[in-house]
Formats: sequence, structure tokens, C-alpha cells
Amino acid sequence: MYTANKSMDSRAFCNADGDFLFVPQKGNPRTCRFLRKGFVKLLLPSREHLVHDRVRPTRSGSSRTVLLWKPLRGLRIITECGRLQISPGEVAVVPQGFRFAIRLPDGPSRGYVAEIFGTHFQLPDLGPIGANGLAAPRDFLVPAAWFEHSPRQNYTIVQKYGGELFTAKQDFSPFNVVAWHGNYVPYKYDLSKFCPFNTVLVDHGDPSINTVLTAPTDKPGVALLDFVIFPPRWLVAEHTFRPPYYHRNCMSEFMGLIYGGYEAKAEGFLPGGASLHSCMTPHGPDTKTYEATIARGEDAAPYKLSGTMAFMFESYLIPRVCVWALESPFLDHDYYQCWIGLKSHFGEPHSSKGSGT
Ligand SMILES: O=C(O)Cc1cc(O)ccc1O
Ligand SMILES: [Fe+2]
Repeated sequence: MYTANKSMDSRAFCNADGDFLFVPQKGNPRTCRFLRKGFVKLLLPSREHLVHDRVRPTRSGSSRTVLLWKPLRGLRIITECGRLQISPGEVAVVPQGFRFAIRLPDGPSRGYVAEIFGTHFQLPDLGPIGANGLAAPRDFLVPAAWFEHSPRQNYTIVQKYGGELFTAKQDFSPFNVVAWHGNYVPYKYDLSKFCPFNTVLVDHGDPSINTVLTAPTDKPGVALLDFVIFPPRWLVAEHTFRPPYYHRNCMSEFMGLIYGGYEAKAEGFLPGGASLHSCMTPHGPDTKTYEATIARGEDAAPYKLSGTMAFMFESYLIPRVCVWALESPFLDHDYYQCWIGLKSHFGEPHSSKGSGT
């Protein structure tokens, strides 16, 4: 997880070890007001970026809708191939070996980063889904060539190699590539473009159905890293406990929340926070979510989860939690409390005479 309050100036980073996946969660909110909905639509990739949507009284006594748009700018990533601007709700991949600098055009930023070694991200096989669905290749955007011309004194390149950081000085900008072609390149993706699939009758599908990008291993079914999202979608399953099931997983699950709430946690899991359920650690919805779901009963109508974007980094490798995280004052020592009070809603088995069951 990162926080940043200063742009990289005369400084670039290069990861010789692996690829980075950036998931910005928050930038400096700038509130803009537009009274004409049509205008807003032109500017916004999706409604999910509308943080507030309120009805305000006007002087004449009638009320009108005021849309408050918070663009929540995230990061400007300058790479040797050009520049990528990513806001919360978008993600970017900078593959191994690219030099890049991060600028904060709108002030401090915070978010999540995953690093993978030994392979690269790719789209998951769609299997029986066929040709179309989930993340479409056309929505992955690559930068246009951009370069800095003027000489730069004392430019520092920080190179991560074998887990250590090395620095080198040079008197020119590394962003001096005037044109490029090829397919090994940084890219970005807007998560609101994702086309989610979900059960339309019964049962709860595995979250792997919402894999945006995967870094596969040579063992089918387990990934070095799956980047999975939990986007806005309809829940319609009948005779089904619709939230995530209670489970243990052979992979480890690191989850973050970009905005909104997460369907399995009524309390405690906030945007910008994270949870880690290591391999084989049992987990599932908190007591409040469980009780609310049971109370809705068997005949719950179709229901839309909206205004939310959670994600999971899921890996077959066992993550080691660093000292910084373990000693963080923000560590939730009481996390287990979210399951206190879970109780069975099963009744006594019906005794029907002579049935023997
Ligand atoms: O644990 C979690 O909240 C993530 C998750 C979501 C889901 O819908 C099914 C399985 C799963 O691990
Ligand atoms: Fe899980």
C-alpha cells in the first residue's frame, strides 16, 4: 500500500525484478458542480465516478438535482513510452524494466501496488464465456510517445534489482524516446469498462469469474497473482446465500476497497483499507451481513450492488507481512470481532414418524 505527497522530480524508478500493478484509491478530491446532467455525461466515463448525487432546493422553492463530481485524480505515470494519467477506478501496469516517474498533479495520492516476478499479466482465458466478456482488449490503453528535450542536471535513476535499490546519476531525462512501436508497453485500464458475469439462477460463483488480469503459473487453477474486482452488479440468485460463502482458500487473498462498501463487510472495511486472509484461514461475511441476508429470506428480489469497487490480489504464494504492517497503528487487532455472534439458523431436524431419516 502506498501514500505519496510529493511528485518525483528529476528522479525515475526502474523495477528490474518484476512488473508493477498500480491501483490508486484516492487523490485530492476537487469538487466540481454541473447543473446540466448532459454536460456531466460527456466528461465522465461512468456514473460510478459521481460521488454525490443530491437534490437541492432552489430559490424558487422547487428542487433540482445537483451532481457533485469528484474526479479524485490519482497519478500521472511518466514512462519511456509516454504518459498515463490514472484516477481511482483505473489501474495501470508498468512492466519490468521500464523507467518511470510518478507525478501528483492534484496533490497527495494513496492506493495499492502489486509486484509480480517471473511472468507478466495477461487476460484470463474466457473458457465457455467465449469471445466477449470481462475485460476487453480494446479497453487497455497505451501511452502515445512523449519526450523531454531539455538537458537535466543530476537526474537520478533508482533501480530495483534483486530486491535492493541502486542509484545512478545522469545529465539527461530518461524520457527521451520520441517514438516507439511494439507490444511490451505500460498500459492502463478503466475498471468501469469491465463486463461482469454472475450467476443468473442459483449458487454463488467463484470470484475468479471477475478476473481482470492474471499472472499464471504452470499449474492450472492457481495463479501467481489474479487481479479480481467486485464491481457494481445485479445479485439475482434464488435459494442462495448471495454474499460470499464462508470458506478457506488454497490461495491467499489480499483485498482492498477503492470506493463504496464491500458486500461481505457491513462494518470496518473502509475505502483505502485492506484485509489479508492467508491461505487456509477461514473467513466470510461479518455477522451483520449474515443476519441481514438471512432476514431478507429466501424470496429476496433481485438487488443491485452499486457505487462500489472492491478488489482482490489473490496468489498461490504465501505472503509475508512486513514489520511496517504488523506494527502499524492502523492494524485492526479486533478484526475477528466481525464474526462474533454468528449463530446457526438451522432448526431441529423434523422428526417424521417411520421415515428413518
Ligand atoms: O473472501 C472474500 O470476500 C472474497 C471472495 C468473494 C466471493 O464472492 C467468493 C469468495 C471469496 O474469497
Ligand atoms: Fe475469500
